[in-house]
Amino acid sequence: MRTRAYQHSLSSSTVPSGEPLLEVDAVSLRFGGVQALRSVSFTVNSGRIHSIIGPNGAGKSSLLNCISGLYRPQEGEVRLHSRSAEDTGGGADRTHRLNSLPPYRIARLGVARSFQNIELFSQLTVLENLMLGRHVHMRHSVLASALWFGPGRRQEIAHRELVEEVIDLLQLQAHRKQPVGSLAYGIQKRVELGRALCLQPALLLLDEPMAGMNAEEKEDMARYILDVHELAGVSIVLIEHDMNVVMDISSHVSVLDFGKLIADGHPDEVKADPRVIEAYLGAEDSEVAQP
Ligand SMILES: Nc1ncnc2c1ncn2[C@@H]1O[C@H](COP(=O)(O)OP(=O)(O)OP(=O)(O)O)[C@@H](O)[C@H]1O
Repeated sequence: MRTRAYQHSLSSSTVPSGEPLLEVDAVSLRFGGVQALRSVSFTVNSGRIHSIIGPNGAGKSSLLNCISGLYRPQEGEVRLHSRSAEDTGGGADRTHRLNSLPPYRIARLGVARSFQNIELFSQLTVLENLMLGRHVHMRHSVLASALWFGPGRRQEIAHRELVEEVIDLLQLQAHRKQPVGSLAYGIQKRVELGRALCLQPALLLLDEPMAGMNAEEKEDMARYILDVHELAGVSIVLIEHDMNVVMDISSHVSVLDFGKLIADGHPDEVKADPRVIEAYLGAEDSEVAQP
């Protein structure tokens, strides 16, 4: 049960809903002889769940890595948009060229991500892992926080308030003090989602958040992703293999095949696209995707 009125905005995007937030523009990426991405272009609009699908090895994780700065594309540009406070009425936006920035600068701009494999500190509690998710926003030293005086103390209290809101949104109250390593897999994935959310993202990148889950855990996770989107207003780029989940919760779907974008649009258009059916869904699986 959710118990609190939320005081903090968990989304830091200043771009009005429906306007371009992220542009992937003619991005190409090679690893030696392997062409992972071939001039991929699409736009993620603010306030959307934008899914990227495609067969194994299609380039989905590589694309996410180009957005978060782990990989540098050889060609093309990735642009993130924001508005300054006085511009939110519709003025000129600010454009950040992510492909020329290191990962920590991209994180500071509000691009948060979760990984395919759980990347949490298993000995630390849920609360401690989530507090670590606040690190990019911490201005005072760990020493000042640890000694619990002055600005360090005030900072800790403010961060703790936000973390408690994330705990409430993702219904992690019962696990707050438990070491992450002792929790069921589905709950650990939820903590990972929480840690990315603690960054107050402008854009949340989720790399197969439901991988390895049973049907019930998947349904729960889909619900939490929808809550993050609908209640907290966070824009999401989602990589997911489960077609039913993707078609149910996405506002927009981009399809990759052998590093090439072969379809891009509303889920209904995409699942009816013959190139998608041929390349990805296959004749028999396409029945699954029908409404
Ligand atoms: N660091 C790397 N070094 C060399 N090749 C890589 C590297 N990362 C990805 N690749 C190659 O790039 C191609 C795309 O891989 P990528 O992991 O992006 O695909 P994917 O769509 O995410 O696949 P999956 O659904 O299996 O996770 C593959 O041929 C892969 O082997």
